[in-house]
Amino acid sequence: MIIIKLGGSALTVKDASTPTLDEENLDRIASEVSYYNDDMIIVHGAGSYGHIYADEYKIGDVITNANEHLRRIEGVCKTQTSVQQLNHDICQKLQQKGIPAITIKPSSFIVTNQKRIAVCDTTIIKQYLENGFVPVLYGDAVLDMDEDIKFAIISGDQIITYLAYDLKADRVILASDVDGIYTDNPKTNPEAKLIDEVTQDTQLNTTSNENMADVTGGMNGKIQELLKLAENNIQSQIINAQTPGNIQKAVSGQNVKGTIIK
Ligand SMILES: Nc1ncnc2c1ncn2[C@@H]1O[C@H](COP(=O)(O)OP(=O)(O)OP(=O)(O)O)[C@@H](O)[C@H]1O
Ligand SMILES: C=C(C)CCOP(=O)(O)O
Repeated sequence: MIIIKLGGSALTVKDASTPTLDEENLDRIASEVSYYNDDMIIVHGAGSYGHIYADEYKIGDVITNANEHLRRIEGVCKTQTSVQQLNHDICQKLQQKGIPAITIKPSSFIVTNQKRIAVCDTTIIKQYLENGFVPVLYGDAVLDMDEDIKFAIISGDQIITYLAYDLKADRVILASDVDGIYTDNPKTNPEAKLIDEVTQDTQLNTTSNENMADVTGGMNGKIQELLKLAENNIQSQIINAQTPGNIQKAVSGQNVKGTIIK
C-alpha cells in the first residue's frame, strides 16, 4: 500500500488571497495518480483553502476569553468548510479519472492533544481499502484535548506520517512544488542545492515563503514529520508535482528526481 501526499502548493494557488484551485494542475495530477492500481491512500494539503482561515482565526493559539472562543469556533467552521470544498473538487476529479476516491473527513475521527494526534481509529480506513476504495484525507481543523486551545490544525504531513506507521505503508510519496529538499529555500536562494538524502544529521535551512499563509511549518514542518517516520524505519520521498510525469513515474515505482528522507 502506498500513501501519497498531494501538496497544497501544487493543487492550489497557495499565495492567493482567497481559496484558489489550480484546475490545470489538478487535472494532470489526477491523471498521473490513476496509473497506480493497488491499495493507495491519498492525503492532500489545504493550500490557500485552509491556511488563510487558520492564520486569520489563529486556530491553535491559546484562548484567553469568551469572545476569542467564539471567534475560534467561527474560524473552525470556515476552515473545515473551505478544505471540505477543496476535497470535494479533488475527489470529483479523481473519480473522473477512474479512481474510486472517497472522502474520509479527518475532523470526524481525529482528535489532537497539544496539536499532536491523540485519537485516531483507522479501522474504517482499513475497511474501505479492503473494499477497493481509495480513501482521500486532508489537512483539517480538529478538536484538541488541551482546554487552553480547544482546537488545532492538523497537517496532511502529520496525517500521512501517522497512517504510514499505523497501516504499515510500503511507500510514502510527497508531491510538492519543488524538486525536493534543498540546502536552503530554492525560491529565495538560487545557490541552494538539492539534497538527495536527508537524515536526522543533515544540515539544511528551511524558510517560510513570506508571500503566503502557512500555519503548519512549511517545508520544515514536513521534514520534522518525515524524520519521525524514518525513526520507525519507514522512508519517504519528496518529488515535484509541477514536473509533468513525476507522479506517474513515482507511483509506478520508477526513479524520480527528489529527496529521500530516511
Ligand atoms: N530547504 C528547503 N527546501 C525545499 N523547499 C523549501 C525549503 N525551505 C523552504 N522551502 C519552501 O517549502 C515549500 C514547500 O512546502 P509546503 O509546506 O508549502 O508544501 P506543500 O506540502 O505543497 O504545502 P501544504 O502544506 O499546503 O500541503 C516550497 O515551495 C519552498 O519554497
Ligand atoms: C491549514 C489547514 C486547515 C491544514 C494544513 O494542512 P497542510 O496543508 O497539509 O499543511
